[in-house]
This record gives sequence, C-alpha cells and structure tokens, in this order.
Amino acid sequence: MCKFFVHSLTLWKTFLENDKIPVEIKYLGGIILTELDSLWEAIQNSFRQYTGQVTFDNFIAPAKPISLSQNRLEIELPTPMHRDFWNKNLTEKLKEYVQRELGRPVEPVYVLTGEKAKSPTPQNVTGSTSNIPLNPYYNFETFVVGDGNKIAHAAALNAAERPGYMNPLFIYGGVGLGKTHLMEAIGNYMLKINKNARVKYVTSEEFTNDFINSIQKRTTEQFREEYRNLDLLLIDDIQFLADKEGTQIEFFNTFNTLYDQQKQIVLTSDRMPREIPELQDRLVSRFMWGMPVEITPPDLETRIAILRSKVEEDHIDIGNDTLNYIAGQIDTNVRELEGALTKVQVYADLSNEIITPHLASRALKDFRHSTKHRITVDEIQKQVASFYNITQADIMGKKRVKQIVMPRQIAMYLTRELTDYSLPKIGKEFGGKDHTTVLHAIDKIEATAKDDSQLQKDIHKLKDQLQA
Ligand SMILES: Nc1ncnc2c1ncn2[C@@H]1O[C@H](COP(=O)(O)OP(=O)(O)OP(=O)(O)O)[C@@H](O)[C@H]1O
Repeated sequence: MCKFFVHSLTLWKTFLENDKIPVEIKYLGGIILTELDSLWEAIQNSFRQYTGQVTFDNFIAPAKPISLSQNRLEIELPTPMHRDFWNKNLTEKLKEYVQRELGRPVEPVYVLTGEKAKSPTPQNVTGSTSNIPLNPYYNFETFVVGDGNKIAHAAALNAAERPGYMNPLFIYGGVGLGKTHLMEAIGNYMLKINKNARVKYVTSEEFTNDFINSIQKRTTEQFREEYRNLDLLLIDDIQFLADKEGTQIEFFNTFNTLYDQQKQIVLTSDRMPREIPELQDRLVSRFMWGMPVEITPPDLETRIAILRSKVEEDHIDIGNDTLNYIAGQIDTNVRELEGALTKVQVYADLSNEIITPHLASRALKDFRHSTKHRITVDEIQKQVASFYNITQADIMGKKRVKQIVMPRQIAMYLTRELTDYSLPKIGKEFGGKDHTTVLHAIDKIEATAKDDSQLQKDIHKLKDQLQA
C-alpha cells in the first residue's frame, strides 16, 4: 500500500473517531473493509447456519447495516414487517453474534428505509441476572402443543412449577423446533411468580466466553459467584461445549453446586448427551440424571395450529385455506414456517393485494426448492454412520481404526459437497478437528474415488438418501 494511501486512511480513521464513530479500517487486496463491513459479513455467515434459505433470502439479505458505534448498531430494513420479524426472531441471535465478534455488547436499532433512527428498546426482564435478556414472547401461552413436543412441553412446565424436581431438564431436537422457546418459557414463568428470582440465560458459547474473560481479568471468583448463586440456569446449545475441556470442568462444578442446592438447570442441544462428541463421561451421565426429552418436527395439524395462533396474536387477516396451504408447504421447522407466513404478508403488502392461497403460492414459489436441499451436518453424520454400521460418536471422535477413518472422511467430504460450511466450521462439527484435517479427508476421498468404483457407488447412494 502506498504511503499516501496509508496516510489518507489514517486521517479518515481519525476523522471518524473524532466524530465518535470508532471505525477500524482493513485493507484487503484492493478493497477497503470497514469494521462494519467485516462485522456484517461475519454476522451473515452465522445467520446462514442458523436460519433456512427462505428466511435468509427474505429477511436477512435485505437488511443493511448503517452505522456502528460503541454500543449501538443501526440496521436498515425495508418494511415494518421485516422490523417485526427481526424484533421477534432474530434480535437475540444478532446480539449474541455481535458480542462474539466484537467482544462487547451492542444494542441493535432498526430503521425503516426513509425513516430516522428511534432510540433502542431493550427488553430487559426485571429480576433477571441474564446477560442475554429473556424474550418475553417465549412463554407457555404462546407455545402450541402437538405430538412432536408434548412431552417436552409437559417436562418444561413441570420444571417451571416444581424447580429442582426433575434436574437437569435436557431438551434436544433439530433446528427451529422450539427448544429455546420452551427453555425461556420456564424462565419467564419463574420470573412471573417471583420477580426477584435469579434467572440466567446464556448460550454455551457465552458461558465459555464469560469463563475465559474471567480468567483473563482474574475475576473467576466473581464468575463463580454469578453462576453458582442462581435459582435457574438456562444454557442453550450445550453441544458447543464439545471440545472445550477447561470449560467443561468449570461447568461440571457449576452444575454440581446448583444441583446440590436443588436449583433448576435446563439445557438444550441438537442431539442426545451421549452423541455430543468429546463431552466428558461424567457430564454425559449427569445430563441423563433428569429426563432428556426430544422435540420432533410438528405434523400438519400442529403446523396449522401454530400459524393460527400467530395470526390471532398479531391480528392478521388471513383465511384458514391460506394457512392450510402455507402449513402444507413447509415441513422443515417452525422458524421457517414463521418466515413463510411473514413472507406472504410482506408480499401482499407490497403488491397491495388481499391474502389468498393463490397469492401465498406466488409468494412462496421458490420455497420448496430452497428448503428441500438444506441438509444438516447432523443428518450426514447419522446417515453415514448407519450406512457403515458405526455410531455418530465414532464419526465425530478420534479413533484411528480403518473401519471408522474412511466413513469419517466420507462424511466430511459429503458435508463439503452438500452444505455451504467452510473447512473450519466442518472441523468444529466433527468434534473440533483442524481445517487441515478436513482438507486432507476431502482430498483423500476424491483421490480414492477416482479408481474405486465401490466407493463411488457408496457416495452416490449416500447422496441419494440424503437428498431424498
Ligand atoms: N410449538 C410452538 N409454538 C409456537 N411457536 C413455536 C413453537 N415451536 C417453535 N416456535 C417458534 O419457532 C421459532 C424457533 O424456535 P426456537 O428458537 O425455540 O427453536 P430452537 O429449537 O431453539 O432452534 P435452534 O436449534 O436453531 O436454536 C421461534 O420463533 C418460536 O417461537
């Protein structure tokens, strides 16, 4: 980079900072990336893993970051419905991702195109000690009970009414099926009964960050004080503790302290405790002490009931025939179902038409295509494991025997082929392996398959099964 250019950048940076807009500028092969650009790119990548394609295309892609200051991120959205959707479904994840990227909490502010920013509306819950405030919408009243979630719902209600009785409550299941909703419902219930209840909701990544920060700042005593004096500890996505040995030890001690005091612990995960790779046996066994409960995808009737409850709540005028149509199109997960409903509303609003099944079919015309091809790493691992008669834990573990190494490499290869995961992300999903291990696995399978017709057939069969 020439001297003059560096000087100009420095001046520009100084100018922006003096104007109280701290902006980090990076020069990447001819493109100037501000802190905001690179932050937004990282956030979009995280959302890509979290939501389905439809939600991403319709709600995340149209959002534009406008400015970033010490504690405020301004985002422009095209319609009020987009703002509602972000408020209801994406804000907490956004805050979590920003905190992870910047290492500081930032409050998002949504601005509609052509509208000036209003002050942020933090949703803090009185009495909660959480870093992440509970979402007041996630309560038992708004949770629709159906076949796939009735046991989990009953167990969650029981944990809320009789804390410590069934401990821990471990809720597991696929993406967007209501695990966080149920978990936070327990917290909201407890705070309704007693507004001074000490409730803490964090993701396992945040627990890890808090722990690491406390070591760095020499405040582990404070950390322990905070996590071990609670009435209710809610930890979301516990599977991400997988390869974090030190954090697992700390969590083990936190768990024991709360458990001994009969304080309720609620954990969610995308899989059963024993299927979480590299989770210490003593944690696996503790997670099984209470009652692991699964949430499975909702059947058609439950999906229709969920849509009805959403439109009633938001006072939206949509006929049952349209709701039935939407519910028939989306059988992936409830987050996608909500996304589809909002998409139909936005479409009707923009085209100034009333909502009918025909309009819904136009609005959702790309939906089937985009959801059908969304395959998860979990599905790939399970499918490959059962194909080769080994377990998912073998696929994610470290055993070097031949019967396991090859299927593991095939699973990594298929993940690269069938998802948009990066090499480091694949490594993480396979029990915290390095990206070079993943690259080696992919190269190995590609090279072997060239001359091995049986391997080619196996890969084809697996792909067909996964895409069916
Ligand atoms: N049974 C239900 N009734 C009403 N709303 C539901 C139900 N199940 C899920 N939802 C809604 O679907 C959306 C996704 O749910 P939630 O975030 O709890 O899923 P999750 O299982 O935690 O997903 P992830 O694994 O991606 O974190 C939320 O807006 C939630 O309110």
